[in-house]
Amino acid sequence: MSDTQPVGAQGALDVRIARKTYRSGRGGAVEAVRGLAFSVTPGSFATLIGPSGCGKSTTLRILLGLDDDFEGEVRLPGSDESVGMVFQEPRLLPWRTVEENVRLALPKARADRPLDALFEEVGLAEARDRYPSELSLGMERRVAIARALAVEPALLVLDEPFVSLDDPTAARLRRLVAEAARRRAMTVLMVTHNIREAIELSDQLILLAPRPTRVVGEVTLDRPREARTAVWIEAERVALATRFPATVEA
Ligand SMILES: Nc1ncnc2c1ncn2[C@@H]1O[C@H](COP(=O)(O)OP(=O)(O)OP(=O)(O)O)[C@@H](O)[C@H]1O
Repeated sequence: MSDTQPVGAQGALDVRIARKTYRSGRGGAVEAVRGLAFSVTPGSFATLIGPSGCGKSTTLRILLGLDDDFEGEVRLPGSDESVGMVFQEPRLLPWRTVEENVRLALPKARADRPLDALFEEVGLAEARDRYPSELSLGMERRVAIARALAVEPALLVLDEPFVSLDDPTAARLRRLVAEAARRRAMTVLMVTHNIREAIELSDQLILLAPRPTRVVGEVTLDRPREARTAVWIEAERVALATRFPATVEA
């Protein structure tokens, strides 16, 4: 029972969406989700993988509380306020500096808290006073990651956080996120189309069916991250494509 948990204790992320239907203006309906259920162990890194248009964004919107028109129940690891979100696009305010963009995410009572260690961690110590127009794409993503971590989230949600970056930049940011997750007790839920990056980063893979989406399989990866070589990742990918052909491209 949540009211017997000590303050700050984390529960599992628990998502049960019996049904989510979009209604169109002319009485038509699109069933986006039917019978989707999964749990993520506190402190672990889980990734949702599914074909294009299956209902991943819909699921994220529901668990972030942006859509309450669904049948089902969602339990977050902490309070509703302790969620950090990294979107596909960094969504920075162009007229605010890097530091101001990050501080905007903080609750009023903690708006002045020191962020030196965080800016150091994400590699932005020298860029705090710059404006978004003065940043590379990779640095903009670092700001978005810092903004999500600044609230010290119990749950970090990552929606395709490394798309449209060049390979070396994406690889550096994946290492940054993996390291940030390792240092914290937070639970991470990522959505990605990139099966290799999912295998590289995750403790738990949650594979989704085409629309209306539901979970078709879950895979636990317990190999230490530093031992996840390109060869091993590719072998895992091929095995998953064989087991889940509707979800993972061959
Ligand atoms: N507001 C809406 N009204 C009607 N249908 C919608 C609405 N939003 C999404 N849909 C439909 O619901 C289904 C799931 O959409 P959703 O965006 O959740 O998929 P997704 O898995 O995130 O897609 P992608 O991988 O392309 O980002 C799609 O068929 C989509 O067209």
